[in-house]
Amino acid sequence: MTPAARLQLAIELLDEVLTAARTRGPAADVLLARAFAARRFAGSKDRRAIRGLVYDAIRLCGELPESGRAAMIALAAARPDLAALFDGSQYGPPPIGEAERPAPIGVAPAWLVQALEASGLDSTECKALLDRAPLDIRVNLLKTTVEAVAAEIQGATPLAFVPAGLRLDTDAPVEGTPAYADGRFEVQDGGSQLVSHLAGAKRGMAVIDLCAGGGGKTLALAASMHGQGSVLACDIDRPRLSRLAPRAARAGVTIATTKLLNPGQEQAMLEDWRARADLVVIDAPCSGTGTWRRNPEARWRLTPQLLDHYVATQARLMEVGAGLVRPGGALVYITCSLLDAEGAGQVDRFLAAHGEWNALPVAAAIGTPRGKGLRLTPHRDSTDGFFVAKMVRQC
Ligand SMILES: C[S@@+](CC[C@H](N)C(=O)[O-])C[C@H]1O[C@@H](n2cnc3c(N)ncnc32)[C@H](O)[C@@H]1O
Repeated sequence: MTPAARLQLAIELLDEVLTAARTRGPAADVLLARAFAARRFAGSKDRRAIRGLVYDAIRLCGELPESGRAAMIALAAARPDLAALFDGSQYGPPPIGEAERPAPIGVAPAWLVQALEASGLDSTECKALLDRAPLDIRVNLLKTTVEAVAAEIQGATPLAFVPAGLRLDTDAPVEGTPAYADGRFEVQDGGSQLVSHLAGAKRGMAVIDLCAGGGGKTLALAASMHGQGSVLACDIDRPRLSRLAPRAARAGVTIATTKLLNPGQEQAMLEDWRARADLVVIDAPCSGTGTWRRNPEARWRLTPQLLDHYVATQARLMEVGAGLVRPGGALVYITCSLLDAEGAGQVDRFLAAHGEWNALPVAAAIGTPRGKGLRLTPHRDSTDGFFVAKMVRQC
């Protein structure tokens, strides 16, 4: 494909991404994968270039742009090489008209920027939410050592703040490597590894991972437990939860079982576990403001109503999770959001309503205290954004 043809296709795909964001359709990476599968004429270099253009334009526009072309014109404003490709050539985009306006650039929709600032993030922190994320892996200590995997993967540097993390100097997919096929590592952001580690799961514990999704943290918890004890991985999303069993098999994790929950019936469906777990981890559904580096279009999909819905669900899941913890046991609350309403605020509200619970200090080599918990941010900590708090039940 010519550079101009790549640009035109990027504009068309961006239009699909915008429509999906408006209509709650598929995520950008799903749309791109589908689009490339249907356009075999786009080779791997074309795909890489087009993907780069689409994501650069998504990152640049804080508000949902009116069209893919307006977003790409905004990107071209700072890139003369790109502007020159609006040349009207065959398969390329028509020249930019005098009346055409670029989409406004910015970090996020205004209401969200305000909410982030009110949660203590300055403009540098906010901008860094849209940086490119590094590729981190968690070495599976159930099967191997950090040194062995580091020796096998070129350009892997240990992450000092977690026991089994490596940062790779590439963003090339690593899922095709023999070490991955053997379950010797998982792809997992360093921040996600750290909050899993801070949960403090130990050998022999009975642990409930209440919002396990595809099991990223379940597997990390099982590794912390040296494969001894039990982890009950719950979720309401069947397709996500079904990804856990094959991952666990590959990782040699034998202590995890899954339980599919019905929304609103979590408490009744977990009645057998009432006041029995040593540790309940709630990696709660949230706005994902801390993961915009990987899903920058997520900021166009969030609305104040959706945020309220997340906040209400988180509060309800904390009640459900707390009921499962034995006296003396712990509740760990995690979100990949940097909004206080979903982090420090939730914990304050919970503790104010439950005198029998206390917050424990959460200390790590990175992160900043926030309320009764710890916050990780892309700018300060070079991880995805997270909030984590640990609470212990006195009686
Ligand atoms: C942040 S994601 C979990 C990610 C996962 N722990 C990991 O490390 O890969 C939040 C999860 O909460 C789940 N969820 C949403 N509502 C829930 C509910 N009422 N009960 C249990 N899980 C719920 C979602 O389906 C989603 O998988």
